[in-house]
Formats: sequence, C-alpha cells, structure tokens
Amino acid sequence: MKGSVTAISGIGTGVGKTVVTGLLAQGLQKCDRKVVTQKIVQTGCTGISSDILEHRRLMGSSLIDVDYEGVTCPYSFGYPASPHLAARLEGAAVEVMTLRRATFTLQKQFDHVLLEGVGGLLVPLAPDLLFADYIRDAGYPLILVTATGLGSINHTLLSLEACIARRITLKAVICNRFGEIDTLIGDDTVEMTRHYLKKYGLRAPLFTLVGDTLDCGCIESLFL
Ligand SMILES: Nc1ncnc2c1ncn2[C@@H]1O[C@H](COP(=O)(O)OP(=O)(O)OP(=O)(O)O)[C@@H](O)[C@H]1O
Ligand SMILES: C[C@H](N)[C@H](N)CCCCCC(=O)O
Ligand SMILES: [Mg+2]
Repeated sequence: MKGSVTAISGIGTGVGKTVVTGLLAQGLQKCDRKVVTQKIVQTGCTGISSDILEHRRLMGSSLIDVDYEGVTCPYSFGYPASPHLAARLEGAAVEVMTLRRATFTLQKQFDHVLLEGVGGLLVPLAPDLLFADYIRDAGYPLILVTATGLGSINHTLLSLEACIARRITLKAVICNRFGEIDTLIGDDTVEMTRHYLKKYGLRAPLFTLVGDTLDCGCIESLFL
C-alpha cells in the first residue's frame, strides 16, 4: 500500500511552511507513523536543501538515505528566486515527471509524504507550471499556512480562491502567529479566515501555530 501525499503551501514565502511541515512530521512520528518530508524545489541553496535540514531538525532526525540521494528534494538551485528563474539561470528546467517520480518513490517507503512547496500557491515551478496546478493535477490535498500580520487577510483569501478555482482539497488552514506585532489585527485575521472558510463552503479546520505549538490536537486525525 503506498503512502499518502499532502502538499503544504502558504500565502507567500517566509510564512512558516518549513516549520509547519517539520512539526506535522514530528507529530506523526509520535503516533508511530512512518513519515518523510519533501521539498519540491529548493532555491537559494546548493547541496542538501536548507528546508529539508530544518524538517529533520524539528523531527529530531538525522539525514536519511533519500535525502542524500536527492529524492526528498529533486531540484536545488543557487539563486534565491522563483524556481522557474533559478532553474533558467543554471540552464536547467523543472520537469513534472522528475517531481512525480521522486514523490512516488517516497510513497513506496513511507506512510505519509509531506510535500512542502516554494513560496505561495501560484509560484511557477517552470514558466507554465504553477505549484497549485501541479498539486491539482497530481490530486494532492493541501494544508495552507497563513500569517496574521497586516496584509494577511488579502493573501489568505486569494489563496483560498485559488484552491476553490482548482478544486484542490483543502485539509486544514494553519494560522502561524509567529512574529505577530498587533494582537488585535492578529485575532481579527484569524476570525476573518474562519469567517471566509465558512462563507466559501470550505470545511477545512483552522488551527493556530504559536511558537512551536500547533493547537490541532491529535495531528494524526489530519492524516487518517
Ligand atoms: N512558529 C514559528 N516559530 C519560530 N520560528 C518561526 C515560526 N514560523 C516561522 N518561523 C521562522 O520564520 C522564518 C521563515 O519560516 P519558514 O522558513 O518556515 O518559512 P517558509 O514559508 O518555509 O519559507 P520558504 O518559502 O522560503 O520555504 C524562519 O526563520 C523560521 O524559523
Ligand atoms: C529563495 C527562497 N527559497 C524562497 N522561498 C523562494 C520564493 C519564491 C517566490 C516567488 C514569487 O512569488 O515571486
Ligand atoms: Mg520553507
């Protein structure tokens, strides 16, 4: 039986996808689930993906064979930019089949693959391949990481609408309150996110991340 795949994206870059991916993996490990994380494309880094290193740190795990073999991060480019540009600067191009084969290899070995995207949902992996379209075509459900600072409501609702337009299954929304400056705005942003999940008819639960505490109770319930 091959393992499940869950994509983890965010309302943009630097919103906490890596932290959330690592914490979800940590939680699944605690439930004795065989879990691995994957970074679909790493930019701004050469060699082992910096996001994979952080996932393993949060999981309390050292690097594993599939990390060294590049299966958990099929593409790594040096320039800190969108994958389509970072790849072009190296005379390379991201290929869908390379991505799909890497994830499928992990599915054969693990119960769960947590697949971290790059930046936000509509980031081009290649000039005509947005991450949101890639996970739609692959049928991967999504956990969306949002932020709670000023400007996050707009980015969050745009991301929800992008999911709806593609009929992407939204498994959960995680409001990451890291770095929040204004609690009044932060609290309101969480509530407006909850309001629009209901208004849009999305049944995904909303959880908050404060520090390294995910308030989603038993993480395993997200991956049944
Ligand atoms: N809940 C948190 N607790 C502590 N640090 C956090 C938290 N959320 C984010 N950070 C820090 O904020 C920075 C950005 O977070 P992170 O790397 O997870 O973002 P990202 O969405 O994965 O970015 P990218 O698009 O580059 O992959 C990191 O330094 C991370 O350690
Ligand atoms: C450099 C670092 N790896 C970033 N996560 C890359 C984010 C690409 C975002 C592209 C964009 O939305 O303009
Ligand atoms: Mg990351």
